Amino acid sequence: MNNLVLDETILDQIGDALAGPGWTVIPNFLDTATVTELHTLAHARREQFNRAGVGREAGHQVRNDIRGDSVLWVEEDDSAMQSANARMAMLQQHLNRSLFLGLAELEWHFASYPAGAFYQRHLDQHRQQDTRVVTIVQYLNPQWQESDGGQLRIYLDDGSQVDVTPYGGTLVVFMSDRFEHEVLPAIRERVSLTGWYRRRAV
Ligand SMILES: O=C(O)CCC(=O)C(=O)O
Ligand SMILES: [Fe+2]
Repeated sequence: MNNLVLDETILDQIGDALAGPGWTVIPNFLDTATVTELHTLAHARREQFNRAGVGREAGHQVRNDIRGDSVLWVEEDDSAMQSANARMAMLQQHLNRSLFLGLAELEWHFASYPAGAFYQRHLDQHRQQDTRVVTIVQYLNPQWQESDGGQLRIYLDDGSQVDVTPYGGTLVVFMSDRFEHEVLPAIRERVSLTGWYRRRAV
């Protein structure tokens, strides 16, 4: 996927899903070459990752019992992330045009969960002040097997749950304020790009 154009059908599929059930999973959203490229990039930058925390500002703390990942935020002017940033900008524009979501910006980071790490059940919006509208997760795990674990468990409105295996290239999109979810432990390192389209704070 080195050209920057996202297939209209995929854009429509994501838009329709967000307007309907509020979530979707798209296998092979990224092709193998792109998964490998981004996975290699994440590894090359591993010294720059920081342990992720919970809570905001003064309340921010690292809690292994809640989440065990390390993250590296993606900058807008990161030349190695130009295509990836362009794809996300295209999706943002599509969602604004088709659903009038008023998405003003994207914040996103690489995340690495070492073997055994997890992220307990949570909602991506922290309290009322949070402006996160849509959550996007792209998995960067070449040759992942279901038995490797690391599933994203999404708790749906009807009380059921769905487990998404983090195969390289799979995309998950959901409305940030609607679905609690958790990351189950894996038997090897699990890498992803996770982001949030935000509304401007009022
Ligand atoms: O990596 C995933 O599957 C989800 C990560 C997540 O829930 C988060 O970073 O808030
Ligand atoms: Fe989350």
